[in-house]
Amino acid sequence: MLYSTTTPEQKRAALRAMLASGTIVQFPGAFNPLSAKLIQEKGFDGVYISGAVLANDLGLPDIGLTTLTEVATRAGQIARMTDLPALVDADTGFGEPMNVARTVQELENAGLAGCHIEDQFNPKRCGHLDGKNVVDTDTAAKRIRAAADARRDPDFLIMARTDIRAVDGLAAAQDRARALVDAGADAIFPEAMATVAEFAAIRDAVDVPILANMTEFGKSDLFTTKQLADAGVNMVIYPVTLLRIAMRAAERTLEALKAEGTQEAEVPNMLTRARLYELVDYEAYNHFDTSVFNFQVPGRPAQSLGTK
Ligand SMILES: C[C@](O)(C(=O)O)[C@H](CC(=O)O)C(=O)O
Ligand SMILES: [Mg+2]
Repeated sequence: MLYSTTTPEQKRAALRAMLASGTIVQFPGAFNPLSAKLIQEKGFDGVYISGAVLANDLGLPDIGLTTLTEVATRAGQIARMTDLPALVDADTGFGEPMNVARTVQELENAGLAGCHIEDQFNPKRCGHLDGKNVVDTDTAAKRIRAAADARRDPDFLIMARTDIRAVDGLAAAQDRARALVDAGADAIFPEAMATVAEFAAIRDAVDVPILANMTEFGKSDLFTTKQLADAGVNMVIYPVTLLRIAMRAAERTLEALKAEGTQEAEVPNMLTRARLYELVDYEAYNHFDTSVFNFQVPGRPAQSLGTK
């Protein structure tokens, strides 16, 4: 009921423990707070909050148009609805090292368990597109150093993302990953790896946990958790998966509604009223006030959600 009672500190400690466990963890991307509840219910380890989804949700492309305030606010709304740790995409950190420091403190305040900061030039773009540019190693390291120094909770995870693989190749990605760990990164996100062997090469280069981005329609095939675990990957994200599937379902339903004049054919594909109420824990609110939970679903007894 209401928000998670697990504190941000507990979630950060849990994230640290799962990354140290040696078992690969899966973080699907939540496109809103309700989907974060679904991710938890289905037994996942954590919630990812994608910069691309945040931007696309606002109708914008993922090119660094969103602001720190927008990202911290939305990420906080998502993080507070789940007991799971949430990792947020902080793009390039929203500015110079001083801005990166403020970003980290705002994300801590918003209850996140960690964030990743990338080494792209501004304006940044999706890591799986061509034509990316990265900053030099010194500039990238300063961003990470500023982030690591700014956190007040030592368990807040600073993950460094490097996009250099697509620009200068795998050896450069290994060097960059080492430099970012030296600058204080707790974990590495090597973006746009082409093969499982490339993840293994990053694993060989650093001792910290590494993340695999299993985004669809990108540069990487969709490797299984088993394949990734065998390559030494610790965490996998599926950043845009739920948004893509939900938006495709919305598109299909609008097409049907337009063509047939009714949504009837799509009703079996919908989350039922009862299931939706279950997800928002409607019944529990009765604890405060019985009059809140006195509705009746037609054909069912009062105060019963039934199964439909
Ligand atoms: C992980 C990512 O940074 C995101 O914002 O979710 C994107 C995902 C995508 O665009 O598919 C990325 O740059 O890979
Ligand atoms: Mg992103």
